Amino acid sequence: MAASRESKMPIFSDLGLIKTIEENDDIPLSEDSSDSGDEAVSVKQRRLNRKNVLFNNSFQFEDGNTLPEPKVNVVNYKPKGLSKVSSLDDKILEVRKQKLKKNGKLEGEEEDMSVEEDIDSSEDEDLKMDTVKEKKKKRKRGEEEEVQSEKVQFSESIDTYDEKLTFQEMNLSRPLLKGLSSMEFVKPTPIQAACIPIALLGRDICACAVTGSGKTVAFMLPILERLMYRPKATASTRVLILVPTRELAVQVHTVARKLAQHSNVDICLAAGGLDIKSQEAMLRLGPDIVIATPGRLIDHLHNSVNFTLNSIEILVLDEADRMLDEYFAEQMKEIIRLCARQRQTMLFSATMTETVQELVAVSLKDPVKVFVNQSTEVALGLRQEFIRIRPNREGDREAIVAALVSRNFCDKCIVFIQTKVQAHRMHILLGLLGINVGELHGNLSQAQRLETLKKFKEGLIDVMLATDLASRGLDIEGVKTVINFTMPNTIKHYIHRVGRTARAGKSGRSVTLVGEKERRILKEVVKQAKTPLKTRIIPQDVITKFRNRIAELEEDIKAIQSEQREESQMRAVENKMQKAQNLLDSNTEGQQRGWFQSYKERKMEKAKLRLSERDAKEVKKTRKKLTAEDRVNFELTKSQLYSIRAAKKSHRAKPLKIFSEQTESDKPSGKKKKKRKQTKKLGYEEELADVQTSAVKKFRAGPSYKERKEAAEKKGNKSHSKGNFKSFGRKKKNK
Ligand SMILES: Nc1ncnc2c1ncn2[C@@H]1O[C@H](COP(=O)(O)OP(=O)(O)OP(=O)(O)O)[C@@H](O)[C@H]1O
Repeated sequence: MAASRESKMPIFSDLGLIKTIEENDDIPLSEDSSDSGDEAVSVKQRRLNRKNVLFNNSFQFEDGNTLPEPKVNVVNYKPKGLSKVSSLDDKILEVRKQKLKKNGKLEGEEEDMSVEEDIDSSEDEDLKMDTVKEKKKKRKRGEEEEVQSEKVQFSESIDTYDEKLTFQEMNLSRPLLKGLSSMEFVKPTPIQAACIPIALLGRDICACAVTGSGKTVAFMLPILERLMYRPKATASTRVLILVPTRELAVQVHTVARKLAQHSNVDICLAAGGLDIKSQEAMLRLGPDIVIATPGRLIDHLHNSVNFTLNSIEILVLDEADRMLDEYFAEQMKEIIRLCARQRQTMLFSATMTETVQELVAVSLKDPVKVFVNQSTEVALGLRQEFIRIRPNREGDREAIVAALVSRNFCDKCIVFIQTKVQAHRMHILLGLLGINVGELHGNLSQAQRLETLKKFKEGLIDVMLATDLASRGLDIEGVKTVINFTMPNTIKHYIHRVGRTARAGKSGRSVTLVGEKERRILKEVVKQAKTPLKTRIIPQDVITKFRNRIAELEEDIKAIQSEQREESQMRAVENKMQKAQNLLDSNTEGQQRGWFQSYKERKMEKAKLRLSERDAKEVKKTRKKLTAEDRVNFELTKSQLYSIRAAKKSHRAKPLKIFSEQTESDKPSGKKKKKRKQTKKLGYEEELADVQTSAVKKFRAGPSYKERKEAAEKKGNKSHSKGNFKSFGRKKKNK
C-alpha cells in the first residue's frame, strides 16, 4: 500500500512542468454532414489506428493459467487479500481479462483488448448514425423575468478595444516581450488589449471575457511589468492572486513562470494538497507574487512565521464570481481583512458579476468595468448539442454517455458529472467497456488528481470524468468534446463547463443530456445562444444495446466497488494508526495548526454549505438497491438543490456587511437607511472611544471574524445566531 502511494509522489516534482500551451493546432469540427455517416467511419478508422496504443499503458498481465475458471454467466470476481492492493484500473483490467478468457479469446490477445472488442463495431447498430437537427429558438409569451439586483457604479465602462494594438506598443519591458515570444504569443487577445493598458495605470478592474480568451495573461502581464520597477532592497510579497481550485493554481503558476522566465520576479505557489513545509520556506523569503487557494493561504497566514499580507499592492481574484460566492465567503473576508488597504484590485471571470452584494466584499475603488463579452456568452467556435431524455427514459443516461464516448467522441473528451460517487461508478463502468478513462474530483488525493490531469493532457487517458472541480479555468490543449451527464446547476456552471473546449479561437463541441426537469436552464441557454443549437438523436436500438451491456456488467461493478470499500476502510485504520504513532513519536500534542475559526465553527460552516446531508445518507443506505433511474434522480436532485439555493440567493438583495469601506451604491435607502444609520452611529461612537491597538487595526482592515462574532452575540442578532454564529454562546478554547 505504502509502495503504491510512494509511486505517485514524483508527480509533485513535475508540478512546474505541467503544460498549458505549446501548439496552436486547430481542432477541426466534423462538418454538419459528418454528424451522420462520416463520424462513425472516422471513429472506426481512429480505433483501428490506435489499436496497439490504446491499452498498453502500464498494465501488467498476469499469467492466464492462474485465473479461476468462471462457472456462472457473471465473472466470479474474487477480491484479493488486503495485503495485495491494486489500483482501480488494474481491477477493471483483471475483470475484462477474465471475461475475454471466458468468452474464448486466445491467450496473448490481450493487447487487442480495446474498446471495439467489447462493443463490437461490426454490429449494425454501432454504425447506425445519430441524427443531428438544428434546434429552433422559441420565443414564448411571458418569459421568466430576470431578477434585477443592484449593480455597482463603475467610474468607466469599456467594451471595445484597439484591434491594432500590439504587445510592443504597450510599452512592456524587454524581458516580458521575450517571455511572450517564447510562448509564441504574437498578438494580444481582445481582453488583453482592453485590460493591460488600464491595469498598468494601477486602476481597479472588473473584467469579463469569454472562456479561453486569455484572461490569465491579461492580469499577469501588467503585474509583471509593474514588478519590474519594484524597489529591490527588501524582499516582500506585493502581489496576491487567488484562485478557487488547486489545479487552477498550478496552471496559473505555470503561466506566470513562463511569462516571467527572462525576469527576476519570484513567484510562489501556495495551493492546498501540496507540500506545506516547502511553501512555508519559500514564503519566508518574501516572493514577489503568491498564487494561492484561500484555505492554504489562511493556514500560512496563521502558522507561517514572517508571512503577512501587509505589503500587498495588487490583489487579483481569478474566477472572481466563484471566489466571492458563499462557499468562500468567510475565508475571503478573513483574507481581505489582512490585506493592505492601499492596493489595486482586479477581478476576472467569464461570468463576472456586477451586483453590489457580491462585489462589496473587495471594496473596489473607482473600478473600471471591462466587459469584452456578456457574462452569459459562450465561445463562438463552440457547437452546442443537446440530447433529449424523455421522462420515462432517465435510466438511459449511462448508456447514452457510453454510446457517445465509444462511438462518436473517443478521445480528448471530458464528461462532467454532478456527484463524485457517480463519476467513480462511470469510471468502473466505462473502464469495463474498454474505454481508456480517468476521474477527477474531490474524493481523490491531490497526487491522484494531478496524475489524472497529467495523463489526460498527455493523451494517456481518452475520456476524463470530472465533477465541477474541473469546470473552471482549466486550460487543456485540444479538448474536442465536453459531455454533460446532466444539465449543469446554473447557466454559469454550463458556461464554464462547455468552456473547457473551443478555447483560444479554436473549435469544439458540447453535448448535454437534458431531461424534463432540466428544461429551465436549457431555455436560458437557448435564449443566450448566438449560433444555432443542435439536437442529437441516438437510435434507440443503440441505446438499448449499451443498456443491456451495462446490465451485464452490474455484478462486476459491485464486486469492484466492494473490494475498494474494504481497501479504503483498511487504509483509514492504517492512517489513524500512523497519526497516533506520529503524535507519540513527536510529542506534538496541543501544537495544532491555527485557523481563524474553531474546529467546530469550521465544521458547522461546511455543514451549512453542504446541499443536503439527508440525500447522501439515503443513497448510502439504499446503495445496493439503486436502479439506473434512482442514480440519475439523485444526480438531478443534487443539481436542483444547488440551483434552488442559487435562485434564493439572487432574490436576497442583502449586501455582505463586512467592511466599513462602502461605495455610494451600497448605502441603503429610505426607512431602512435611517434605522441603519442609527445603529451605525452608536457603533461609531463606541469605536471612537476605543484606543486599543486592535480597534485601530479594525479601521485599517475591517472587523475580524472574532469581532464580528462578538458583535453578533452582543446584539443577539437573529440572523447571525441562526447562521454563522449559531453556537458561539460558549467560549472556545482552541482558535
Ligand atoms: N495573446 C495570445 N495569443 C495566443 N494565445 C493566447 C494568448 N493569450 C492567451 N493565449 C492562450 O489562450 C488559452 C486560454 O487562456 P486562459 O486560460 O488564460 O483563458 P481564460 O480566459 O482565463 O479562460 P477561463 O475563463 O476558462 O479561465 C491558453 O492556452 C493561452 O495560452
